Amino acid sequence: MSVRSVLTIAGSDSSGGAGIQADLKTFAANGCYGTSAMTALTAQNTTGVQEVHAVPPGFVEKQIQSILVDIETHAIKTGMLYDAENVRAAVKALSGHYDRASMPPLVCDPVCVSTSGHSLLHPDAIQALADDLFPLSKIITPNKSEAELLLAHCGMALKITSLDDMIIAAKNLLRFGSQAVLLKGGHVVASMGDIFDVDPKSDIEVVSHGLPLENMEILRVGETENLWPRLVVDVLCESGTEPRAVKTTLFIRPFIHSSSTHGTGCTLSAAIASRLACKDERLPLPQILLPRVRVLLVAKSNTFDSIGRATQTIINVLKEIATHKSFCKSYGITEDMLKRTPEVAATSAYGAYLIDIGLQGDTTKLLMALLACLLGYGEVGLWLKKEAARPASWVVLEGNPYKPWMDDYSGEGYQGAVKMGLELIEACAAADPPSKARYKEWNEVWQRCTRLEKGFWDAAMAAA
Ligand SMILES: Cc1ncc(COP(=O)(O)O)c(N)n1
Repeated sequence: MSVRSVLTIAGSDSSGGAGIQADLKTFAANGCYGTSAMTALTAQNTTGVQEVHAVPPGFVEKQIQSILVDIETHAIKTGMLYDAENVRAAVKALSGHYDRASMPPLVCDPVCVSTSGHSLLHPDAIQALADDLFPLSKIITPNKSEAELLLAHCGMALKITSLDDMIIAAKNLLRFGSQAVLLKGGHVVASMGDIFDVDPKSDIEVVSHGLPLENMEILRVGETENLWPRLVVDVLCESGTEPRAVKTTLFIRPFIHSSSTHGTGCTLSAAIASRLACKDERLPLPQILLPRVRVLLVAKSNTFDSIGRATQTIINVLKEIATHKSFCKSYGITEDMLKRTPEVAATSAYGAYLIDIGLQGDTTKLLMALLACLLGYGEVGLWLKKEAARPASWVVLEGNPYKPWMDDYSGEGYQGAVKMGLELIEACAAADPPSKARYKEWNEVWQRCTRLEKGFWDAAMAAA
């Protein structure tokens, strides 16, 4: 996958903890390339905002245009927009470049007031946010005071003091037209008692980070019923396909007492934008990994002949992936489902080991690691073919959905590749006969890969 780009349209924080600076660091930490359009300069530090210098709206628009015409952008986040004119300039630049359907996911953090209490948004900008920006947004991420301000703007006077209030507020904020609302906790005191009070029939899902949901009793800090530790609960409301269907998820975590909260909101929304930028594009490891490991093999080759052979194996793997996708399709598994399926731990372990061996430098060792897979499939293919040929065999080929799979691995093409792999490793070993110690190393790689390969097959069996 090419590096994913994320654009932040936000203010600069001279102290580096919030705003554009926090966003760019968060994009980088999430493996994304960050671009930025600045809406305002702030002179601020962790104690407060000393001065704000707005960027002219025409220049906000220009910065966004310059980025979008040149750099493919996979997600966008907005932070401090400062005033109505800058909100409109951002919307104009985005709508001028994308139509509704082609716009990458937009995360809108409606920054209104800094943690230190300084206003970062002119009051007249709220109307522009609500009218022009929220409807374009995949998600808006207000905190308690921003949510109260936004709701007051549409005539709903709600002081958010409990988890119930948060859920009501988040649902109502969906009225502004974003696809989802994440109302951030932290400022609202909540505890496990509140989570227990959630009606199990209410369709509200609870997702816990680092808390054993099934064994909450161990968290109780005192004998009395209500002595639970404080929690942070973030409330996510997503509008459904049906007009009235709203999905609500509560993300719960233990509260961390800290004064280092400057920029936490910017960081969270930038992290969400980064993950959205990568969503659906990160192929499951096995699909992407084999070609990548084999590219390492090409890189280690030092003759035209060996470069050609290693390149051919990449083409073979790509063909194999295409065949597997079409098998999956015939079993009713779409490409989209494949992309969304998280890899099992056995696959991650195998993949990480292959990449590691590939980076270590020894071509024969890498070949050895790859052969465990190549030969394993070849052996299984031949074995199943032999079993199927026996009278009244347990392997019935007729009508078997895996017949094309078995034919493939026992067939001439794949068996030819197995033969080539074996010849290649023999040739490598003959050209550079290993010392006893090196031979032992190869042997260990082979055994380890075989074990990892078995783990990978067992994981499939366990899921079946
Ligand atoms: C430029 C800029 N953007 C956003 C924030 C909000 O961050 P926080 O609420 O953590 O002060 C900030 N202080 N400065």
